[in-house]
Amino acid sequence: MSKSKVLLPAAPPSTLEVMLESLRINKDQIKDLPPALPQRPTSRARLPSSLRGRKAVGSLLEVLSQDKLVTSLDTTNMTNRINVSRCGSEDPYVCESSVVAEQVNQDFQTDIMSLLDEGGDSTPMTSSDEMESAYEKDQEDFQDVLAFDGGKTTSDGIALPDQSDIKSIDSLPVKASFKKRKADLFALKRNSRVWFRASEDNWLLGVVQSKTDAGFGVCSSDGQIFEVGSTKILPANPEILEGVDDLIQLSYLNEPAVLHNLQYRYAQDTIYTKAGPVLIAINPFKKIPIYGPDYVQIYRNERKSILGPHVYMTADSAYKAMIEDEANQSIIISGESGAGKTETAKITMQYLAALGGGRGVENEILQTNPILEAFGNAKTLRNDNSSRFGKLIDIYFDTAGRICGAKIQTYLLEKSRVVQQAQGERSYHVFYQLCAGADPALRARLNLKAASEYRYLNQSECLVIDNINDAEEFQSMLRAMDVVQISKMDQDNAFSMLAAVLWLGNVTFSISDSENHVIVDDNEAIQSAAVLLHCNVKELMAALCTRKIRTRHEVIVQKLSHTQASDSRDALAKAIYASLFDWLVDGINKSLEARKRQTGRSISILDIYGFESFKKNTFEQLCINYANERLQQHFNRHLFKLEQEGYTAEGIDWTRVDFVDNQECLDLIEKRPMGLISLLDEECTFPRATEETLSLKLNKYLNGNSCFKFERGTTFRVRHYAGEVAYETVGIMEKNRDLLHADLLHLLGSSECSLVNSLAERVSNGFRKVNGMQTQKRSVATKFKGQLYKLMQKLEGTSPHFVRCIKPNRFQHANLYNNDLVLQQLRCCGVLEVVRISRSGYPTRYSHHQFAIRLPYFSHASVLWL
Ligand SMILES: Nc1ncnc2c1ncn2[C@@H]1O[C@H](COP(=O)(O)OP(=O)(O)OP(=O)(O)O)[C@@H](O)[C@H]1O
Repeated sequence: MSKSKVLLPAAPPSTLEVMLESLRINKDQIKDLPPALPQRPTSRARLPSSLRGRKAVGSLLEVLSQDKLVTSLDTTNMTNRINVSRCGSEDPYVCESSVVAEQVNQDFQTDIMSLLDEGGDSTPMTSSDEMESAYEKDQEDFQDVLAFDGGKTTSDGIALPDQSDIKSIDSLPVKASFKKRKADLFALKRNSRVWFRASEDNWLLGVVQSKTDAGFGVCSSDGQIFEVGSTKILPANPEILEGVDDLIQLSYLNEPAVLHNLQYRYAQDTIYTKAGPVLIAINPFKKIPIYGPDYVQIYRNERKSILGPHVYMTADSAYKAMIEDEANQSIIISGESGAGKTETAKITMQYLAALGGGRGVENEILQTNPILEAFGNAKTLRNDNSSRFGKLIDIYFDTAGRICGAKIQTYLLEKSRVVQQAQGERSYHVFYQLCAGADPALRARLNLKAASEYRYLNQSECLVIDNINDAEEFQSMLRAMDVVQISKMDQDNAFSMLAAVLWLGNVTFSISDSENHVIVDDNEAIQSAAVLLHCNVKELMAALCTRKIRTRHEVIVQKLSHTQASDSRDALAKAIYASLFDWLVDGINKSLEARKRQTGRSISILDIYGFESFKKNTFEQLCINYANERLQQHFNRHLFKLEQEGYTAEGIDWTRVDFVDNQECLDLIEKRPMGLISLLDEECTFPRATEETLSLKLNKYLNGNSCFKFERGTTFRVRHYAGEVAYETVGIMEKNRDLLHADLLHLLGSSECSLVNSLAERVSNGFRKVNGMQTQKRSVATKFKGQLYKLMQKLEGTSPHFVRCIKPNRFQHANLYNNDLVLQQLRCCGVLEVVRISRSGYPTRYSHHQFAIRLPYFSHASVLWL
């Protein structure tokens, strides 16, 4: 057959072109095009998930999987909203032929029609005067319906935040939401599926049998008939939407529907669900076979729609966005203690290592985990492997997208745990690992005993963790140290420091005079500590039980009481451990940075301690919850403020979705000069200040603040975004000052061991001398505040990807899902509001310039209005 050109008649305009033309006419009438959307990061994380998983768009997905162009139209605002997104790996910006475009158009048209048929959020809203006037009253009714339960304390003594203090979107004064709900109820007919509240905190699924003035007759799934008032009923989603992989797809986005969807998936070990741009990860507390090389292949090869949401998908989006948009990315993992943040961070790192590996440094990065977990994690009542520090790891990539280095930044290690733990909790894993796993030579050199012989480890009566072999963990940690190139000498020195801390804990004192002054008991503990610290035992004894005060003319030696001496021993142990931790992180960073070649491209993974609320909360909880407030602010800013401001700036018809802004709580904590931290710092400068004077001061200056409540004695309450927490002022000033007496610092500085010297230098860097006395340059809280500011600045320079980890129960049990607990976590982080915004907002955005470059097809004369 001879090859000859066949001239085809001009193709009739496609349905899409017809539609675009009608839009163009409308636009021309408006004359002015809306200003370009602010340059916002565009990444695959923002692909229209509403299109991804829906059955109605099967043919569309087929086209997507062939790396073709796809155009979608949002139904809520059809006249002025065209969303164009792309999918595929090779060169997805180019539309191969008009045939393909036509195919896409047809599929796309089908999709629009199905969306319109389905109703979704575009259900017409009822707006009768009667309903408007009943608004105020019904707001109260709805608040009742949605307040699932009040504040509680769990059997393990953990105080749950009072639910009445956590606003849900449904209890917010959002008229549109209220009207929508009214319309939904109005639309309920016989045989409609509904959720009804059978008892205080129990929502059941049923079918409407009858509708009366008083409410509804509902038949539950077991055949019982209930009379249900209209305030206790909510529409349920059709069965076809059971277990959707993005909450955005739910027609009805009420709390029982969301909870049911998550529970339905969880029961099938499907732990990941999208909530618009946020990935929800429910901790399975068991191994699920959804990780590893095979799964990495699936997710990296764009076949992820087969398997649905996964943290691999989030990591993949971040990686591809980094390459394609040439923008740094961040993956921000948040959630309560025990929700699975650290595991999620590790899984993310593993995926990135698989994707960007090849140079070997990725293995080093992964091996930092066992080391940091050994030194920075501990068993708590909530989590057997709780991170007691915050961590940001920046993974650097070269121009070819391969990992070329990393940097770890840590935040506020919980020092107090070294010397004291609550009953049933442990100190840092590394102590138990060392005691269980050291070989005989090391054991002899450190004069090491069993963990049960050390007061710092045995006081909480918890030496082992179920199913964890500390000796084996120690061997893994040693291997990791080798991989990360921590020299044998440094390893040995580090173990000496650990043993020194343990022996310090066994140092005891005896009363030496009638004024209750003490001397150090000369025994194995003090001798071993002195040997391990390479310092003179007499000097160590003197530094622990006396204090030298230097005046202009003389040096006065003051003897210490038992409490003072014990405090100074504990302060020394804490200072050694904390600076050892920092030294270790610096060492790791040096090793990882050696391979770093500056490309400027990175993905940062943030795994920071989750919100904490216990029966007794003190300085550590205040700092941890403050960090979470900052992160929540970042979340709010990106997913609510910027999102909605963008629409407003564009002049787009937009019904504002309210969210709980936590700015007031942040102001309460960090504002100068009358914030909590400033007042605490000021009180810490008064030598005679006590817990009572601090409480009085806080009460005096903060009592007018709606986020603050003075309780009684030494307790105050702060209303956080995640609930109210009662803090004790007991011990808070010492922790904030975090002083180490100059004599002890001097002693460490005079050690013959270079590591001890360098630890002393680290500690003394945080101090300055005022009138011969060592005082902190900045208090711990102020230093932490500065670190958080820097962190936020850094995150602002990245495109964020949010992962919300959810704890399904408080017992670390597999297959146990507590609706209340999940709801509380979803509510406090504003997940439902995010879904609402995402559902009614743009899934993807380009500037007109980007649009024209990426989608040349639309630059065609027929769509020149673009
Ligand atoms: N994806 C997962 N698969 C299997 N088990 C998991 C997963 N995620 C978490 N877990 C289990 O839950 C435990 C707690 O998780 P993790 O330590 O990551 O919580 P966390 O949110 O980091 O807590 P903390 O704030 O106390 O550090 C893990 O030790 C592990 O047993």
